[in-house]
Amino acid sequence: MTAPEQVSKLTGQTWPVDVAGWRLDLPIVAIKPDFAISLMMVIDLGVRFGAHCGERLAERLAPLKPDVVVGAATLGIPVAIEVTRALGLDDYVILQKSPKIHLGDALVQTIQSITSAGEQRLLLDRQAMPLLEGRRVVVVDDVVASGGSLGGAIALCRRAGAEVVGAGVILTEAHDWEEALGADASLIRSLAHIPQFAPEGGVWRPISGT
Ligand SMILES: Nc1ncnc2[nH]cnc12
Repeated sequence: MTAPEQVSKLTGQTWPVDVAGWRLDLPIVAIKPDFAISLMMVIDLGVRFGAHCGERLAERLAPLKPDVVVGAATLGIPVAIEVTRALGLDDYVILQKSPKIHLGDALVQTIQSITSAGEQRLLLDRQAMPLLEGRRVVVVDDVVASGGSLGGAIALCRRAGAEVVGAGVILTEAHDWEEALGADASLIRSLAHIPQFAPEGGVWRPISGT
């Protein structure tokens, strides 16, 4: 089988970000000829970084008195585990993106994402619904950019009867998510912000206002 064409390009540039006291130099990756993001792959940054993010997010989310943490696959999974652990909770709920064998009867929400092409779906296992119904839920993810994934996760939790009391992300990226989430933008707690980038004079520079 032929591999799909690689559309994203490493630019050789990095962007420094202070994630609640943990410095990262993120690679700037062009996802279109005139548009780049600084990519944070939380699964490539080690368990100590994951624990740091979980602890710092838990500090920000604990005052909301959550009963359970919900994370969206794929990169929300380590965040959900670490935030759950740091909050002293046990159960967490993962919203899947691909239909696993046991998810024939899932609650489904359609979403858009900027790092994965086209339309995607979030699926909630109906067997996990009792963990959400009538409970105080925080939704977590690695990055909020368009707000599509997080907004879909919040909507799915509400359809399952949850009270969404907060949302935690390691990074906010640009500001599109504010409009996409509307009033729910105020739920977001984050550890740092990253801009998006456009080419200017042969180098990638932050887009003003992002
Ligand atoms: N900068 C980023 N790093 C990782 N995942 C992302 N999803 C959207 N923006 C992202």
